[in-house]
Amino acid sequence: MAVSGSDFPGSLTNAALPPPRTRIFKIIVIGDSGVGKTCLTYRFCAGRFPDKTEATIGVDFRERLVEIDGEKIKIQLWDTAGQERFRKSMVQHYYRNVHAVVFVYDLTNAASFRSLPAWIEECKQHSLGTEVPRILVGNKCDLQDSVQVGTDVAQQFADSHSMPLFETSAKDPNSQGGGNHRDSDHVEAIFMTVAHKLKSQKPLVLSQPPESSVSLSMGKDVGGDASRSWGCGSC
Ligand SMILES: Nc1nc2c(ncn2[C@@H]2O[C@H](COP(=O)(O)OP(=O)(O)OP(=O)(O)O)[C@@H](O)[C@H]2O)c(=O)[nH]1
Repeated sequence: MAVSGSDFPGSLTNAALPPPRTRIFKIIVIGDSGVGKTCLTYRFCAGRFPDKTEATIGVDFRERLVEIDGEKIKIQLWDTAGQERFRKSMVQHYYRNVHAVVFVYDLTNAASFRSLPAWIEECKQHSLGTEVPRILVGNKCDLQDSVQVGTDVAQQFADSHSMPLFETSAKDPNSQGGGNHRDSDHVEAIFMTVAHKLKSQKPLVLSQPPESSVSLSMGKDVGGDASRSWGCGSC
């Protein structure tokens, strides 16, 4: 006798199948203190410039669900502390299972640009080499009168490290930088570009709580449902 799906409780009808799991792309955002990492990640996840920010302690974690080619994907942005004293106890944790790296400098602050090789080196030391998609973001291009890092020199640096360059502003994401990527909303385009690239590579990591094995305590938050903030308990 044939057994239909509905007659047989153990069978896998469509209704019985678990809902498809959402893939998560973990993207870490690194660079000197004050370059605007918090503002960029907040802009992408909460859709606006934060009213105020404080120095990140440990790492702040924000995420946003997007749909790419019909698939729902969670983009998880790890906004890392730029200040060394707020980083050291957390560094090993946020370099784990990273899918992409966004290096940020402040194009009104030449020192933040000169620090980039050290940030790239830190990634290398945590086994994140050129096989992991990386992009370079020059932030604060709304402050045109204060620019210290020209597009040419930034582009040369990006080319020499095989990274695309974006110049943008977390404050006014429609302002046009001199970089080679122009869009009506740069911040949106930057993170969506990374997500498209990752989707085309089909990484295998599936939905899971962020670093659930790591003991983290709630820290400061700049607000918004899309934003969660974590600091190291010992900081
Ligand atoms: N004009 C302008 N100011 C910005 C922009 N992005 C950030 N800022 C300002 O720069 C300062 C530092 O921004 P944050 O986002 O906190 O910098 P951060 O890189 O997260 O700093 P740490 O947490 O210390 O690593 C704040 O006063 C922001 O308001 C921007 O695009 N344009």
